[in-house]
Amino acid sequence: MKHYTSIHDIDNINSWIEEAKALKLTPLKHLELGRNKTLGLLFFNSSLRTRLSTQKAALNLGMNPIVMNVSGDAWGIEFGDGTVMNGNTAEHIKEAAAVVSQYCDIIAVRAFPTLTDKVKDESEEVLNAFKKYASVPLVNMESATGHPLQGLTDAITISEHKQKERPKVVLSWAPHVKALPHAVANSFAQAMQKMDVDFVITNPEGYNLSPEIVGSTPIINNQEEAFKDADFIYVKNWSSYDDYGKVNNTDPNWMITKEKIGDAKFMHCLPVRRNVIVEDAVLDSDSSIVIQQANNRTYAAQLVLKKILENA
Ligand SMILES: CCC[C@H](NC(C)=O)C(=O)O
Ligand SMILES: NC(=O)OP(=O)(O)O
Repeated sequence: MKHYTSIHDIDNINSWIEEAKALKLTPLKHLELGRNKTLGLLFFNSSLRTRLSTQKAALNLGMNPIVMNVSGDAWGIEFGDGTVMNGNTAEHIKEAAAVVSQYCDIIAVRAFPTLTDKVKDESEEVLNAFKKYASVPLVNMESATGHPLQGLTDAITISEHKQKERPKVVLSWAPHVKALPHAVANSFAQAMQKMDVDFVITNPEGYNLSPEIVGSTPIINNQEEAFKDADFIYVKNWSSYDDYGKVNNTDPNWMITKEKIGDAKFMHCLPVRRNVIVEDAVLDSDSSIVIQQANNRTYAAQLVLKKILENA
């Protein structure tokens, strides 16, 4: 594996999950693999978990992580071909990606969507520009349409916590105060579609994810019906896909409550807005496995970096 930019880069999710569990048991076993190798982490957007867990994953492999907040600290980057750069951009991605490749053995990038230009977002302009102009492997730390480190993490977590061979997993939309990306929900759905689980999605009318993501997964617009016999309830807000990037629904009745969760385990990628997405009573109970889920971010990233280093 050269790059890890999509859940589709996972050839066998069950073997990846077992490899990640093994890494979790002995995280420092491969310290020599990454010695004297540099991981460059480039953030065009905010992050807590991805920023810290991916650095920790690199350190566990003996790598040297270096981090930059591109939007705040670097020059404005131009992504257009043939652009006369007499505006606000000072450096072209052709130079920026090539230069970072001189300093790093692997580059990891976070770049959220515009949520105003569907064509641009679905072209994965930033991620694919790095893929094209960088000369080293690339890792997606959440792009316009996917968050594959999160999706792998979620698969590991469900495998660890399932109480039956084929659990029922529900991806539920919940309300939010601003427009959020589809990336986390997209990668979670793709990961679940690779696993042996009974997977359903529940969201209000007008909030279906892209048909390319949903595929044959059932969509149930009645949340209560979807939650029946659920073993895992994975909650995430996303803005409308059909009315791209819009917030047309903030119905608080979709918020997750203790009454709704039943015997299911509550999952969320975090950060989460308490008492908007989910009530305190759920997060503060044994129903929630969000901290264990966040811990697994390190081992998902470590497995990805290990596979790239072994392929180098
Ligand atoms: C990991 C989640 C990152 C981002 N969340 C926010 C709040 O912007 C999102 O919803 O994609
Ligand atoms: N879940 C996740 O990616 O968290 P951060 O945005 O804090 O990195």
